[in-house]
Amino acid sequence: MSASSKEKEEAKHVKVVIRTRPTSEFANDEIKFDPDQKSLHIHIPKGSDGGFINNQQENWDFRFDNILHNASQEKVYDECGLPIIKSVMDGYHGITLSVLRPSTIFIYSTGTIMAYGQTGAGKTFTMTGATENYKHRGLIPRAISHIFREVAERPQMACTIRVSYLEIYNEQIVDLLATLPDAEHGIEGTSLAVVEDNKTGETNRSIAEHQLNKISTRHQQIPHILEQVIIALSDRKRDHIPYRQSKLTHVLRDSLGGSCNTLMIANIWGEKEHIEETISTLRFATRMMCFDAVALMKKYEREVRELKQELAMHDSLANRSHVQYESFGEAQRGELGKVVKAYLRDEEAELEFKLIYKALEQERDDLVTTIRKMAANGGAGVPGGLIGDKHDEVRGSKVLHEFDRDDCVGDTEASGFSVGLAPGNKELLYRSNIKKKKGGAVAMSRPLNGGPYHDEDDDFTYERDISSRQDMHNHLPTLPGKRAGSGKSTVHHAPAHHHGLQPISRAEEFENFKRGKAQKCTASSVKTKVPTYQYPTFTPKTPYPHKKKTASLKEKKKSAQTLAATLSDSKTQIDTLKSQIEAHSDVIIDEEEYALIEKLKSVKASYRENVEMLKGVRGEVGVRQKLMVEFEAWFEGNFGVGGVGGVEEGGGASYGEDLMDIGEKFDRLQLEKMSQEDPDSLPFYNARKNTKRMIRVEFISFS
Ligand SMILES: Nc1ncnc2c1ncn2[C@@H]1O[C@H](COP(=O)(O)OP(=O)(O)OP(=O)(O)O)[C@@H](O)[C@H]1O
Repeated sequence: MSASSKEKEEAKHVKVVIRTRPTSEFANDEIKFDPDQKSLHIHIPKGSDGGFINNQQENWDFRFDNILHNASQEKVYDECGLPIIKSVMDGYHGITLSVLRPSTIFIYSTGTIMAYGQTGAGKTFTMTGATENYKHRGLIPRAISHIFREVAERPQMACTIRVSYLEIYNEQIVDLLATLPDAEHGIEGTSLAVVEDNKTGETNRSIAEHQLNKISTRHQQIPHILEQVIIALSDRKRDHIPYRQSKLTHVLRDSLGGSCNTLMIANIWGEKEHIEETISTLRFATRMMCFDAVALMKKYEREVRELKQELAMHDSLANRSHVQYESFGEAQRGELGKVVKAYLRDEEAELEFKLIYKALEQERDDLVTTIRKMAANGGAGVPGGLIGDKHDEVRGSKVLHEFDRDDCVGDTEASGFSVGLAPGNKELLYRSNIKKKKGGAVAMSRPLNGGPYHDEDDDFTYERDISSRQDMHNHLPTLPGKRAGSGKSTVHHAPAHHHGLQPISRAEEFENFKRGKAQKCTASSVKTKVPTYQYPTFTPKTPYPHKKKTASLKEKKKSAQTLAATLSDSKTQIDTLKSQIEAHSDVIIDEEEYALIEKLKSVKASYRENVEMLKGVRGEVGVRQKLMVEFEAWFEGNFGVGGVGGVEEGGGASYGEDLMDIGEKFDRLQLEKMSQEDPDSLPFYNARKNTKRMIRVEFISFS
């Protein structure tokens, strides 16, 4: 091994040097040194001293990098201080921080010497020395003068030398170089706190807190915490190193886990009465030596390599060749960062909401189109979006408020009115299909404005001139009054039709409508193109298959509202948890923070689940509502409002009662009544109703 590689090999671990305090009472019988200055042996015969320490063990053998027995201060510096300072000055353990020009390289170089041992063993003497005699100066003054000598010998280098002198006592760091006198306490020195500065990586981590001075540590402060750090560093299975548990280990973080230009001087007081402490110090020093950062790093690298091979094999067996395990590049890290940030900001969930919102906007636009069609069909007009109060006047007609009348519900006979208005002197064309069902049942739609009726398979066309609204009213079909066996009052409005035929109910019309696709059609004989609709011929197998579904629609509306409320609660919970987690600024996640993170995960999961459910429910509600509105448009356009709802069939609930909530039912009754008593206000009323319907759809969607 070359000198240089030997030097590097030796630099891998924390070096440990034993220094004995000179004493005339040295335990020569118990402590023996090998001539190589590296090994020492301790022998304590059993029972000779009451069996202290360990009455089973008699012999202890130790081996270190160096043993300095009765060594002078000069020798200690030459063998301990000088190599460290030299390597720092040579930049051997340096880290290049930045290169400004090819000729200028900034180097951050570190070296650490620490003293460890029982009280009075000579730590201060080793580090600082005795002030009364220059010859007895310690490592620190010698190192400082060495550094300045080295700098003077390297004129090509620009060196910045910073000195800090700290003492850690009772978990307080004291700046021993602080010169500001403390007026209150009359002492010098400033107490410091350790802070981390990840940006610069420099070791200057101290900030002033308050002033306090401690000149010397006269009490033994065995750093148990330091021991834990060393044990953790030596244990290759340990992930977490408890540096932060004490200020000492925090300050020494780089020295213990870094490039290991670190030397520990273990001071022992070799008198018989201190032999217990001596053995303890030597044990700890041995453990310190076992820590080998480079070997540890190599072991981890080997493990990572092996795991990667194993994964690659697994992936190829599972046909997953695209998986990447190498470190991400700058660009990939940037992209991933964005994804993570987006996830953390819940943009994903927001996006889902945006999609729902878009769908609902579309739905609303469709509704507006449908309403316009209603107006175009001569049905409910849209009075320029005006919504009046009870006494508002719109287009010369008194606007009726829902509560204007107190006789809204009742049995009203044969005086109905349809707002199926057509322009004067225009013709309406109604085209209907009447199909005979097998077995004689008839599924039918029918002409509304009069005209021939026949129950044959052929289509027929009915035409009639309508010159006035009243004329049209006079030709509206008759709707049935109270049906036998229904047990309920029903309102019907259209005058009895001269053909004497019973029109099919609204509920049946709806059933037929929803089962077929409404399509625009015009007949060849149409003089003016007024759109009307034709639904495909269909005979329901069961008389009222819509009942079950309408109940389901109500439930879905309700569950959509419940889900929306739950989501709102979850969002609040997520925000609260996030701010609680952010309040934990520690790098290490404690139990409380971990629990919060877990909770956040689960709330987010249920949030997403509910968003999905809400999308589904709203989709179904939207489809049903859209269908209803389209049917309304179709029905009112063709049959007029006078034919609307409240018609029971076979004792079953009517379309209106099944599909509508209480408010809608009330609207329906109001409309029916108005159509009889104040037909002029119907266009306004219809427009208002439809506007309210749209608002309701939006409310359900976004609440
Ligand atoms: N190698 C030595 N040569 C001469 N005197 C020494 C040596 N080591 C220690 N001493 C003397 O022993 C006494 C105690 O030493 P020192 O103060 O350095 O111990 P310490 O380990 O720093 O103790 P504490 O932890 O209590 O501060 C001092 O008077 C010191 O001068």
